[in-house]
Amino acid sequence: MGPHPAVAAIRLAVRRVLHDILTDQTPPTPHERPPSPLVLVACSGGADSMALASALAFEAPRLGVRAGGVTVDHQLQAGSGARAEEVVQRLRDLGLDPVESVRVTVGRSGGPEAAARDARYAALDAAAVRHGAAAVLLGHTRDDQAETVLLGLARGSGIRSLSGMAAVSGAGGRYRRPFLQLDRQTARRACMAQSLPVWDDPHNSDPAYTRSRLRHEGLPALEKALGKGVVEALARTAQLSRDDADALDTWARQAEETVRDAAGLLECAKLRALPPAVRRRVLRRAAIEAGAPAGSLFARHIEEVDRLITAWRGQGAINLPGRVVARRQGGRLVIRQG
Ligand SMILES: Nc1ncnc2c1ncn2[C@@H]1O[C@H](COP(=O)(O)OP(=O)(O)OP(=O)(O)O)[C@@H](O)[C@H]1O
Repeated sequence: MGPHPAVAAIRLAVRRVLHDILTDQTPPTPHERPPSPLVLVACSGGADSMALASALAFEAPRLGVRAGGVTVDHQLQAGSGARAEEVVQRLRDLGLDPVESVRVTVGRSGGPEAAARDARYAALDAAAVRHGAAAVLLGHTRDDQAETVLLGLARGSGIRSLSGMAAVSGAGGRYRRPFLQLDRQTARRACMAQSLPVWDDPHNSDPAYTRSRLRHEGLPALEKALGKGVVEALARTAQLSRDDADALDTWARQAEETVRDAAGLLECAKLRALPPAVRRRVLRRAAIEAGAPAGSLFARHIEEVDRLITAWRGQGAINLPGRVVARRQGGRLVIRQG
């Protein structure tokens, strides 16, 4: 008898990603056998990442891959250190090696969720480098993807923010998300079928957190109103939006070269002739190039700059984050710092 269908599903998802990682490995020289790559799982001890860890432990040896794990102790709850050690033990019990727990100090910048995420990714990056890992697997599921799309939609900042999380991201494609097409229930069932103990993070059900409210109130309400397929549809929206956003970014990069004069300044008449989606991207790129921090540059900033092109009536300079100023001068758009 084969494995439980949920266990078969998580293993297949991980196997596919391990194949991709092996394919991406370049051999040192044409005839040399590449060393066995190390793949780490980022594990919180929750159902998604425990399921991921179990599938990695099963599949990696069959493909000649070494498998390890990292758990990050955010030190945000009493007893978090002991819990992290418990996760380490569970990962070792699965046969992963190396396994470590990394303690981080979470700052305040950008709110509690963003600060914890920044600290976690910095720790995972450092662990990947320390161990020479070829990849780090994350347990985000299709449900997480649907939530991310809705959060992006609520921000109102365009299709890039609807494109959710990428299956491959980070420096050199370090982060991989094998479960992005899998629903959370499957991960949970796979843990139950394998009798894996899981830890439910109280933050995940704390209504103080936006994502938690969305998970427990927003999405169930949407499913009730629109039907069960809504999570899948949102995840599909992410993929379609990502492809569209990538295409528009490419178009904008090419268009940028055609709208600059000999001195490299942006020509307003040529900018005006571009489709708005492309023009706004050109403007955003120019603002970032001039020193505006990407994370602080919002759609409303770009809209204001855009009005210098499309609704010109002699308005003054526009102040952007990072002390960047955009002004129209003699038919040219000048964006610079200071
Ligand atoms: N403390 C942590 N240590 C290591 N990795 C983590 C930690 N927290 C989250 N991750 C990684 O990020 C992924 C997404 O985490 P998040 O908390 O957003 O979702 P989740 O659905 O609660 O996941 P899980 O059920 O695995 O906790 C996890 O599956 C895991 O791979």
